[in-house]
Amino acid sequence: MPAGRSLTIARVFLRYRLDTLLPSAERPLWIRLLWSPLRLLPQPKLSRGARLRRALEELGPIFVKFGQLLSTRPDLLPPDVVEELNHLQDNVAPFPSDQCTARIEAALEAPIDTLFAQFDRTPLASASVAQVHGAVLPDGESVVVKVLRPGIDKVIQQDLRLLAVIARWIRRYVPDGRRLRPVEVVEDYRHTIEGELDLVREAANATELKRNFSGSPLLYVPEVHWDYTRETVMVMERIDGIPVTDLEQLRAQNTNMQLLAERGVEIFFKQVFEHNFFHADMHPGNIFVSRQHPERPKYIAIDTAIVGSLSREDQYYLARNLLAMFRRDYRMVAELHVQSGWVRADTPINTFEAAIRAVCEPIFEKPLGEISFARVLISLFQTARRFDMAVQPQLVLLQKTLLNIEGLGRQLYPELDLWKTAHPFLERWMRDRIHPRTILGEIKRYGPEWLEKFPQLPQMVYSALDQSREMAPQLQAIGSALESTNRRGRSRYLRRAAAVLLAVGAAAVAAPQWLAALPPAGIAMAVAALVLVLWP
Ligand SMILES: Nc1ncnc2c1ncn2[C@@H]1O[C@H](COP(=O)(O)OP(=O)(O)OP(=O)(O)O)[C@@H](O)[C@H]1O
Repeated sequence: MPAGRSLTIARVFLRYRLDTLLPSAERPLWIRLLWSPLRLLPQPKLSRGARLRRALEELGPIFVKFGQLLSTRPDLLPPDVVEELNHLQDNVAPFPSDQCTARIEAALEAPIDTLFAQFDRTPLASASVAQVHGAVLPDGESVVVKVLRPGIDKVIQQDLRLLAVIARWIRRYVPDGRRLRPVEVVEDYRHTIEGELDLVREAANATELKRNFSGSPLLYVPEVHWDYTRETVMVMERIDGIPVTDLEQLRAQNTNMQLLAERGVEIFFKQVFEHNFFHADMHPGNIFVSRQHPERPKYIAIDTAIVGSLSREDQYYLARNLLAMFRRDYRMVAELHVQSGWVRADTPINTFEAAIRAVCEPIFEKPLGEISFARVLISLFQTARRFDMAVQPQLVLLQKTLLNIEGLGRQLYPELDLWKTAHPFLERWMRDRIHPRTILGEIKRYGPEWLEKFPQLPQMVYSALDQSREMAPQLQAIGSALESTNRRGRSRYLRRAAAVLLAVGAAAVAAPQWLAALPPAGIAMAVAALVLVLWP
């Protein structure tokens, strides 16, 4: 770990007393001793969330972006901290225009004057990873040029290494640190930010999203100019939309706000279930509304660096889970989690079902229009994590996107009832899955592969049978080994039980008053505990 950077982090950590943010349940003695002098340090008069926000801002853009990602994880952090992280400012000074043009010329191998009829040296926007300039192509088309910051990949790799070390420390040395899943969160961040370092990938995502919505009244995606696109430079059509957060402008042109909010939800479900390809960075800065047809408003999406998709099984289980949840069929929800493999097969269904009910019932007490859909999903995953559900990156992305969409929708139209839009969509999707047309589509899609494999089928069956015959002795050996382990295990338990009973007996003989002082209920409980501990 680079020493200078580590010292900076330590200084900021101490200045904002971030030690007080870590869960303070039983810390090992040596950590308590080591940290005790920290109590002498003054604590800034700021809330815990504000201290974390200031510290991240001081540590620079990569940490700011990390904080922004944390703000989309209300399943891990308390609400006051999430609220404060929502205000993180990604204010980064633009890099000099000479450097910018040099980078464009190097990537596109031509002088800037021949590439563009006009190039605005002052950027339209400047963020931590890239900056965006306006330009005009030789044929007169208005475009924007996105350029990666020079040397940004090195900075990111260095800061990612630091974050990974900090995450491992938290997991190892902070009690309850495991629950925060720091290592997974940093891995998630690595995935996100690395996706932003290759503009060809971003351009490919934009092209796919555009194809998926071609001819649709719901969403427009600007056209990529592939001739002008490389890993560090990307050129695309310039759009002229209203930022979705500019409610005043939207109202001024009489936008149908209810339809706009509902269309946001529709776009989300279409992407997740129909296209299986969703824009996963739907923060308001990346969404605009077309100025045309405000009575039938259409979205415009930019910044397609981060996208997500689900496996066919995940799609299916997610749809069924949502339907079962809103039907309050918690048994089904619990069973679906096991069937999908999200939680282990030996999860006690009854206990799991009761836990889900305890979390969901208070939420469903409210009228449907007031229920936060994203919250329901987050609470569900939170509960499932208590039952050892591993973090599924694709579901985390989905949960974050849904949170953004819902937040945005409610800002546009506070009475938005997400379920009203989502429910028919999911029901239709479930029905369509078994529709002959869909099955025919599947056959068409995978048919050639099956036909290809078909002549090998008899040989495959024969090999499988042959292999199982060859493996018979090994399987038998494993069986007997298990049997003898069981026997050994049983005798070990019996020996342990005898030792404990002997010890208790000896204590009773040596100090009978001790035994007499125990109330009968206490004795019964001790015996029950003993049985439980010793039960093989
Ligand atoms: N096609 C476009 N037409 C018009 N303006 C654009 C276009 N693409 C980007 N911009 C402007 O540039 C800003 C930054 O673009 P973009 O979000 O793609 O960059 P970024 O570096 O990924 O930013 P961030 O990381 O903050 O999301 C946008 O908010 C928008 O104002």
